[in-house]
Formats: sequence, C-alpha cells, structure tokens
Amino acid sequence: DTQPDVPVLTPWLAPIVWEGTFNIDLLDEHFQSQNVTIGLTVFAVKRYICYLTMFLQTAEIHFMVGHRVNYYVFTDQPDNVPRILLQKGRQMVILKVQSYARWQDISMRRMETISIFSQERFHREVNYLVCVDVDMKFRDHVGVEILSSLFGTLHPGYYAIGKQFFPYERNPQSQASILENEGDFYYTAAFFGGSVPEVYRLTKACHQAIMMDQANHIEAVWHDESHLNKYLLYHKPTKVLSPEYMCHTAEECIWFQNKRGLSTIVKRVRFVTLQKNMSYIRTDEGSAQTGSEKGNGSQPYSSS
Ligand SMILES: CC(=O)N[C@H]1[C@@H](OP(=O)(O)OP(=O)(O)OC[C@H]2O[C@@H](n3ccc(=O)[nH]c3=O)[C@H](O)[C@@H]2O)O[C@H](CO)[C@H](O)[C@@H]1O
Ligand SMILES: [Mn+2]
Repeated sequence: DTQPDVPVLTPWLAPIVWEGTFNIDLLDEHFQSQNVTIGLTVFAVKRYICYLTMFLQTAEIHFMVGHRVNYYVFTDQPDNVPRILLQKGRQMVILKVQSYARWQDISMRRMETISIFSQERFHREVNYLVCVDVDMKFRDHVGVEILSSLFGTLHPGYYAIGKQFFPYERNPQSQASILENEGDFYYTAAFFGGSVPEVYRLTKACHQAIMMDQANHIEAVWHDESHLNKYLLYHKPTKVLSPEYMCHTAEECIWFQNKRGLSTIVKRVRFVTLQKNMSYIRTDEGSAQTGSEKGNGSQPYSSS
C-alpha cells in the first residue's frame, strides 16, 4: 500500500515515516547486523507510577522486537516499579530521581536528567535513545524504522494545519519563542530521540533554556514541549515520525482522526496517549485544578 497523499519528505529532505514508506525486514537486518542497542527513557514520578505496567507490557509486544533494548525507568519510588518479565536481550534499569511539587517541573526536569545520564552512562550502554511520556501505550509496531541521529514526532493535534495555529511560545522574552511566520512542524515532547550525542545536545540545550526562562520568571506555554519545538526549528531532525507514532486513545482517536481527516491517512495507530483522570494524577502540592481537569480523584484513568 502506498500513500500518495501524505508528505514523505520534509523541505530539508528528511524522511517522514508512515506505513508503506519503509521495508521493515531490510531495516531489521541492517540494524541487527550493527548489533544496535536502544535505550527507552521513561519517567514515572509520584502517581504516574501507575502507568508503568501497561507501558512496559505493551512495549514488550510492540517496541523494537528482536533488538536489544534497555528500559531506563526514572522514578522517585524505585521499590514500587512493577517487575515485568522481559524478553531475551531486554533489561530494565531503575534510576532514582527527585520529585518536584509541580507536574510542570517534573515534566521539564526530564531534559536535565536525560542530559546528565546521556553524558554519564547512556553513551556507554546504548546507540540510540528514545524518550517518551509514560501515560502512553503501544498498540502496534514501533521498530528500527524510527532510528536516526535526531528524530521528532508530529503532534496529531496540529498535523496539516497552518503554522500560525501551532501553540508555540510567542513571548519574545522566552528562550522558546518562535515568531508568527516561523516554524516547520509542531512536535510532541512525548516522543523524540536519536543518537546519544544528539539527544545529549538537545536535552542540555532545552534544560539550559528552561533555566534561563526560570531566572527571568517565565514559563513557556507548553513547558519542555515549547523548548523542544524551538530546538528542532534550529536543529532540523534527520527523520520525522508521522502521527501514527503519537495518537490519542482508541475512542478519542476516532473522533480526533475524523475531525482532522487523519483517519484516512493513519493506517496504523502505533503509540497512543491514555486519557488521564487529572484530579487523581495531578493532585499535588501547589497545582490548582483547572476547568478541563475534572474527575472524581480516585482512579488513574478517566471514567468518561
Ligand atoms: C502528548 C504530549 O504532547 N505530551 C506532552 C504534554 O503533555 P501531557 O499532558 O501528556 O503531560 P504529562 O502529564 O504526561 O507529563 C509529562 C510526563 O512527565 C512525567 N510526569 C509528570 C508529572 C508527574 O507527576 N509525574 C511524572 O512522572 C511522566 O512521564 C509524564 O508522561 O505536555 C507536557 C508539558 O506540558 C510534556 O511536554 C509532554 O511530553
Ligand atoms: Mn503525557
């Protein structure tokens, strides 16, 4: 099946990965012959630890099957990490991190942690890093076709709409600011990666920009995601993953796809966000509940 209607190359000639654009047997053989090891970083701090079982179980079925994988699980509660039976060639490394009062800080500090660990150990242990949100599950194949020295993923909510509608940070005082007529794509912070040196450069630059904003009492509108978008505007990714690699929950996805016309072009829904019960999951010190964050506060998954 070919897909003539979707863009398969960026204007700077990086591949955009869709079903039908790659031969997985050929790629598997190539990366196996290189004996490649892939590191998957995921953070499960405070109540987000409840997502790990689903995340890891589905990764075992769909993520880089047949290749060497190291899961790097960053958490404030190492004892509560579920012990999942892993396939051969795959291991889990549990790393302790501090927690922050605000979920925004937990999210943004991932950049700092990944940069530190890239420099200290990842470069010795893996060839590529894949950095993802934990409130996700794999639903279909995610393999070596994603690997490249620097890759980003198109956010499904902003696919094929004018760049003036992208939710970039617009405050010129922020290190993340992008002018109205600038920008290529809107990338999600829930799925990016590349070689260890490239991920080190990206995460270090984003962390430094976040710290500079903080010193100026500024917080970018979408936190680490705003800074990631700024970085990828000036450091073009060598591969871009289509929204197949970042969709919403099954139910939500259908609605979403129809709305954006994505249903006709997303042939395989590979990695999906789970609907969170915000009042349960983000019920923490100093974070006021907003109107969109409702729920009864007793379960991790939204009942609606
Ligand atoms: C799908 C998508 O575009 N995701 C991005 C989006 O939001 P989300 O609303 O999906 O953010 P989120 O609540 O999933 O937080 C990002 C990640 O931080 C970790 N975490 C967060 C809070 C906490 O108490 N414990 C914990 O472990 C966890 O790995 C989580 O997946 O915007 C965030 C910042 O606004 C990040 O840029 C996310 O990558
Ligand atoms: Mn998330």
